[in-house]
Amino acid sequence: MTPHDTSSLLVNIELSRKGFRLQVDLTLPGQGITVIYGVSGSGKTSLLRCVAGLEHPDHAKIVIGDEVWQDSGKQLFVPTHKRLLGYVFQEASLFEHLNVHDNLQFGLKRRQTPQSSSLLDTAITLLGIGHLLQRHPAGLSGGERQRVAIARALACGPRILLLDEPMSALDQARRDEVMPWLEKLRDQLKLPMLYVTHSANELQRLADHVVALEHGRVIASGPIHDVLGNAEPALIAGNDAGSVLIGHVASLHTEWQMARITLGPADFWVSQSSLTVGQEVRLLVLARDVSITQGKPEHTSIQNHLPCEVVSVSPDTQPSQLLVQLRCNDITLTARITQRAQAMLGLQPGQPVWAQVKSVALVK
Ligand SMILES: Nc1ncnc2c1ncn2[C@@H]1O[C@H](COP(=O)(O)OP(=O)(O)OP(=O)(O)O)[C@@H](O)[C@H]1O
Repeated sequence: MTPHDTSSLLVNIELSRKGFRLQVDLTLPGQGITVIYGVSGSGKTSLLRCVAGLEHPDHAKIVIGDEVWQDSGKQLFVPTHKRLLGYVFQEASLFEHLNVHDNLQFGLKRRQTPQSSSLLDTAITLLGIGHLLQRHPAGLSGGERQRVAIARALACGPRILLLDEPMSALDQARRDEVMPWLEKLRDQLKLPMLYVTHSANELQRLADHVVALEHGRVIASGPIHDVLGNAEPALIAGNDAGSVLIGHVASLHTEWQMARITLGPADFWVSQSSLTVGQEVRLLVLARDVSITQGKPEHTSIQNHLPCEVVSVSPDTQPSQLLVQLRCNDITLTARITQRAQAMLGLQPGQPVWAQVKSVALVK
């Protein structure tokens, strides 16, 4: 959708406020979703606002592909209205007196180019909102409003899309409805997106790349499958703890409605109905679905077993639980076990064990 060069993004910012300092120096991929992840107050929105030119940091260098938006060393500051970006907020700020079509057109007024109408058509198709064009915002669900807001942000042909917790105002059913559209954007657009969230599920499902912030500092940055496996302590604890793994469909078994996914050293079996052999897939293995045995599991209904080595044992958010990081070649899994199980197994770093994976979710 974009003809621009956005081979990579450089985001170098130092922003000081009373009691808060944001300090980041990042080189990010020029396409796909980079999730900015962290608890409330860690600086996620401030980072997005700096990229948009809505803040005046003490120091900043922001380069989007071949375009320098800010370089305080050279006194260069491109104002927000000249930065070709799309910004999606928590709540879609649509004009209630205009229908969807006119809301989309209004967004284009300032940035009319010869390509505008085809960009708008593409955005309408991508977000599946063609049938909503004559409706007014009051007649849309929260999820539909957000899809319109995203289409409006895309219609100007931005070099980058900034999304600030776009699903946080939606209930779970609406989030489930919007999620596939966001996955589609990620997979079809050659456009970098910075996506702010504190939701572990959105991180696991949407991120290609992760930047984890804590007190304004980057505590982890890298591809999702690296960061969710290697952060110490685990970036996500509690019920949502888990690994994201990238594999390929090795074979389909229609008699069982299952597919065998290969990840190099290991195979996983997943329930499936619409995969093709060779396809790349993203698997989410939640720590609560991984158990540990000292010998090779036999006579078990669980289909996925792999030999691993214990990397670390660390506390979880619940005092009765522990998180055990396991490695099998370059695959990292996390198992969530009870303190009582650890007292019986006495797991130590370096110890060989078997991981049993009860359930694997396909998230792509
Ligand atoms: N306009 C402002 N003036 C002064 N301080 C601010 C302003 N906006 C944010 N802050 C402070 O800067 C810090 C980072 O805020 P920021 O909104 O970037 O965090 P966040 O991670 O996006 O949080 P949330 O998830 O709650 O939106 C916080 O301590 C916040 O109180």
